[in-house]
Parts: sequence; structure tokens; C-alpha cells
Amino acid sequence: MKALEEKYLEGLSELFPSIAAASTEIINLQAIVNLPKGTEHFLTDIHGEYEAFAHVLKNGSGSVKRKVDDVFANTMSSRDKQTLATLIYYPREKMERIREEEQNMDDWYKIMLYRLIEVAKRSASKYTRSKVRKALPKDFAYVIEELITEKSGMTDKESYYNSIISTIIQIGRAEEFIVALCELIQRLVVDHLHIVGDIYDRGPGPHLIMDKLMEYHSVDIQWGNHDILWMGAAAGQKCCIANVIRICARYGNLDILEDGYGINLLPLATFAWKQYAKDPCECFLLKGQDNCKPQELELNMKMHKAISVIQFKIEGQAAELYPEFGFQRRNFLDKINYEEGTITIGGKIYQLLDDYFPTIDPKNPYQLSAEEEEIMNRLVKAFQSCEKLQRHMRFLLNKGSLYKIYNSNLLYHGCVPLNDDGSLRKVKIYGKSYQGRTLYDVMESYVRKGFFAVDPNEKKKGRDLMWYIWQGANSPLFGKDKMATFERYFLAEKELWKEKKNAYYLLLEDENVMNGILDEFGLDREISHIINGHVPVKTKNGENPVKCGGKVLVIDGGFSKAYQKETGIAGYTLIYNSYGLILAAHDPFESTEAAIEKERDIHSDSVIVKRTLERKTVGDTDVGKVLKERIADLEALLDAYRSGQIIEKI
Ligand SMILES: O=P(O)(O)OC[C@H]1O[C@](O)(COP(=O)(O)O)[C@@H](O)[C@@H]1O
Ligand SMILES: [Mn+2]
Repeated sequence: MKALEEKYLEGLSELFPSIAAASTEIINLQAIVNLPKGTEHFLTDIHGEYEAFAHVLKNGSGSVKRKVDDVFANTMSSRDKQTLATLIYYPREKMERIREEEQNMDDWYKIMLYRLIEVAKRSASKYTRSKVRKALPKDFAYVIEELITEKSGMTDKESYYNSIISTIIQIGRAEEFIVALCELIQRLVVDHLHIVGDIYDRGPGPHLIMDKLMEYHSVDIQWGNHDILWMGAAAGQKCCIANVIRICARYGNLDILEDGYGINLLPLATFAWKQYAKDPCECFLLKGQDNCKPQELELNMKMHKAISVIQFKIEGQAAELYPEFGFQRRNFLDKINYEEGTITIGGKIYQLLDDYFPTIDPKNPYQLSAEEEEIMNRLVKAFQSCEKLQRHMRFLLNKGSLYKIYNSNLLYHGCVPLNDDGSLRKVKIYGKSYQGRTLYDVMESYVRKGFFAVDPNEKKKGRDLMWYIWQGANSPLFGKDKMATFERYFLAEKELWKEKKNAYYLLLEDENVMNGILDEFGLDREISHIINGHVPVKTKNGENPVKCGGKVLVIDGGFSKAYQKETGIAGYTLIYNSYGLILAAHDPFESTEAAIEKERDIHSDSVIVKRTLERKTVGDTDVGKVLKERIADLEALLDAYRSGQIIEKI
């Protein structure tokens, strides 16, 4: 043991070869440990709503506005503060509009530059110089550093700053400089972003969200069931592919696949147009179809039906392949009386809303027709060879996981599957049972195998498990007894549409159960929180996202427009800064246009969920723990130098 420690200190002395070097490092690290903790920002269930997402990212769920308020308090009108905040969110667009009205732009630049410098200064004050330096835009790094660093010894600060600012304006770089400052502020107000799942589906811009996330300075992602669906599709899992296309068709978003990812849907379109030529496909209307031209709508509905039928067939085959997934009870095509147009479920006969199935052979209802087969094979190739999709999925794999423990918070998209009595539910995966954290870990390892395993059997298991995670009754990301897709399309009886939530969602207020989950994940039950998304919080019915006295926070972002009428708001986001946890409830986002033109921010009511007694420092965080260990090691090295055990290397 002793020898090992000595070896380690020897190694460390290579990096810090003298008493002076080790001491300097200790002082630097200690300074970081004492700084206020960086702000974390939590978003969930973005569901392809790129514009609203981009806006919340820019305003840091109110963090930018809070900074502006802090700096200017009562010295500026609220109107001016709002203009300044809008400028910080949309600098280019805002300046374009200002230029049209403002008589004296130079004056305007000057005022704004001063204001922005003050906000930037305050935003940077939480960080070390070296961290701020890394965040500075290349072109203006030196000047910005000069302007935002306090120069206490300087006598004529005013004229020094004035001359820098005048020069910037004179040489025609004011606008670029303003943009750089605004982006810096946006960058500094949020230190780290957590996406608690469901980037994909329903809205039109998930690919744009992915591009934006890929350039974000610090982010982690907990996969949602919709993200896993896309991951499965990208890995070539056919049921996932069919579901992805079906959902895009249902929301009038086939453009995401065709234009966003360049996946060719022509074979499916041609087939659907011919196969369902005279079929009105009325059960396959689109959600939000007002944006669709009539001719496009007709084709879109036919494609919607064609891919749904394919999905029910291939899911039926997969259900037989894996009885332990429990999907056999979801097989309906063999329960249909094709002559009568009825279906028998639970001993009862129901009338189907649509009974035109030209591609189904009643004797072999799950068999794809030759054309359907050909289409699916081509789609598998298209998904697997789409470079952009693969790049996005690689990013999800590298920055993402099924759950995350971060600064004493436990983050996952859906739930931890529980029995009705609150005990951890045992779930069988490929012949073995797992529960709680191990269930999560095993599932995650299969997801990764679906992409990286060399053994083709393991790879297939990994891919097929992604389809299970999407909609399996015991999937921690889905957490409902079934996904009633078939019933929602074909049956009028709403009682059949019901999806029963896992006991987890009924036990959110049960402290014993929630503490049990924290224990299971190795977290301190006294100080930790569980944060999940997935289930829209129906605020208009009086539902509260803060559960279990603040131990659990359910923050389905509610970005999805389709769901806003159910929730009554545009959902929640969460901020965890050095003062505590702040929950922001947002009104729906109108448009980027309105945000700039009318300076209409998303109106957010902020509620402080937990205020820390003392301002939290980096020392209280996970990074802080690592830094403190490093300091202890360096102190040991110092002792070793001083006692002669190790000799300086200079
Ligand atoms: O509103 P739609 O498009 O019918 O989707 C409903 C389906 O989406 C789900 O809610 C899953 O999506 P979420 O993860 O966003 O909740 C299913 O449970 C349900 O069957
Ligand atoms: Mn979800």
C-alpha cells in the first residue's frame, strides 16, 4: 500500500516538479472550490419543437432575465430590461429591426455595449478567469477580457473603457461585438444542460435540436422512449423504423425524414398511393394537418395507413419471437374477422372503424406482402446508411444514458418499474430477471450492444431490446401497461384506449418508496432529488410537478403543442443554481418572430422549490469532490517534498 502511494506521488511530482508548482496548483484549485456552483438547466420532452427549445435555451429558463434584473435592479425601466434581454437572446435579428428605426445608431451601440458589458461581467464573476477565457469568442477574446475584468488599481478606468468602445464603433465592428457579447452571456448563464429525454417525435425539428445540442458547451442526455425509438431505427430495427415513420406521418412531419435526414420515402409513397388508391384512409388523419396542402394530405394519409399496417404485421412477428416481452397479447391482426370487419377482444366483438386491408392475408395476417417486404428492406438500408442520422445517434450514445446521477440528483425520463406495493419490480430480459438500478444498467448495456457488439446475436438482442424499451410494459422509459396504438386507430371505444401507468406514478407522494429508490441508486435520501419527465403535468387540473415534499420533480417540458391543451401550460423547466432549485412554469411559446418583434418572452412563473441555507459552491458538487481529492493529493506531495521523501525535479 505504502509503495503504491509513493509511486502515485512520484507520478504526480512529474506534473508538479517543485514545492512552488504544487503550491500554486493547490491555491488555484482551492479558489475554484470556493466559487459559487455553476447553474444547471433541465429540459425534458422537447418533442421536436425547435423554436421553443431554442428560445428556452437562449433565455436559460429566465436566468438571463434574472441576471439583467440583478445588475440593473431599479436603475432601468422594465421595458428597457426586456429590450436588453431580447437583444441578448436574438442579437442579430433584434439589431436588424433597430437599424430601421433608430436615428443615431452609434449612440445606441454605445449604450448597449455598456449594458452588455455589465451583464457579462456579472455572469462571468462566478467562474475562474481560465474558464471564462475558454468561453470567449476567438475574434474578440482579448478585448472582452479587458472589459469584463475589474481593474481596481487603474485611475482613469472610464476613459480607458470609453476609448476601447469608441474604437470598436469607429471601425464598424460594433454589431459583431454585440453579437459576441450576447452569445457569451448566454453561454455563461448556464454552465451545464440536462436533457431528460424525448427530443424526438411530434414536432417538426428534432434534427435541428440535435444540431444545436451538438454545439452546446456542456450537456448530458437521459434517453426518452422516443429517442430510443429513433436509436433503434438508426440501428436498423424494423419495428422501430416503422414506428418512427408512422409517427412522422401522423404529425405531418415526413419532411424530417426526407429533407432533414435525406431518407428516401418514395418507395413507400408510390406503394401507398397505388395500394390505397380508392381508400379515403379516414382513420389516418393527421394531427395538425392544417399546414398540409390537400394533395399532400391525401398522400400523407395513405402513407400513414400503409406504414401502420406494416408496423402491426412486423410487431406481431417480433412478439412471437420474444414471448417474454409480453407483446403477444397486443397482436390483433389474427383476431379480426376480415369478412365482417369486426375484431374480438377479451371475448367481446367490436366493429372496426376501418376494415379495408388489401395487403393482409387472413390466413397469414402477419406476413408482409412482397412489396411491403421490399420497402422495409430498402428503409433499413436507408436508415443505416444515413450519415447525419448516424452522427446524431452517435452523439446520443456518447452524451446520453438511461439515467444519470449528477450533484445528488437522480435523473431519468420515465420511472423505476415498481409493483403495486412499491417494491422494485423484477423484469425478465433474455431469460434473466433484474430490478431497479441493475435493470437500468443491463438495459443500457444492451442498447450499446445494439450498436457496437461484434457478436451478431448480441447485436440483434440489443437492437430488439430498443423496441421493447420504446413501449414495453416494464420499460423504465415507458412505464405504462401497453401502448394502445392499434385501438386508437381502429376502435371507437375509448375505454380500450386507456393505458395504465406503472405504480411508480401513483406512489410519487410516498416518501418510503421514493427513499427506497434513492437508496437503490446509492444516493443520500436526506439531500437528493429524483427528476423525471415523460408524463405531462396537468396544471389546469391542479396537478403539481413538485411531489413528495420536493424530493421528486416531474417536469415534462410540455413543449409539444399537441399536448398543451391537456396541460394548460407549456410545461416546466428546472434551474439549479447556487441559491437552490427553481422551477419555471412556462406559457406557450408564440413564435420566434413575436419573441423578437414584440419582445415577447415566454412568460414564466418561477417557484423556488428549495433554497439552500448557504450559497452552494463548487466544493459542494461532484466536480468539487474530485478537486478536493486532488488538493489532498497535492498536499501529500508537498509533505513528501518537505520531508525529503521525494526530491524536487528542477
Ligand atoms: O398522441 P399520440 O400521437 O396518439 O401518441 C400517444 C402515444 O404516445 C405515448 O404517450 C408515448 O409518448 P410519450 O413518451 O411522449 O408519452 C403513448 O403512451 C401513447 O399511446
Ligand atoms: Mn416519453
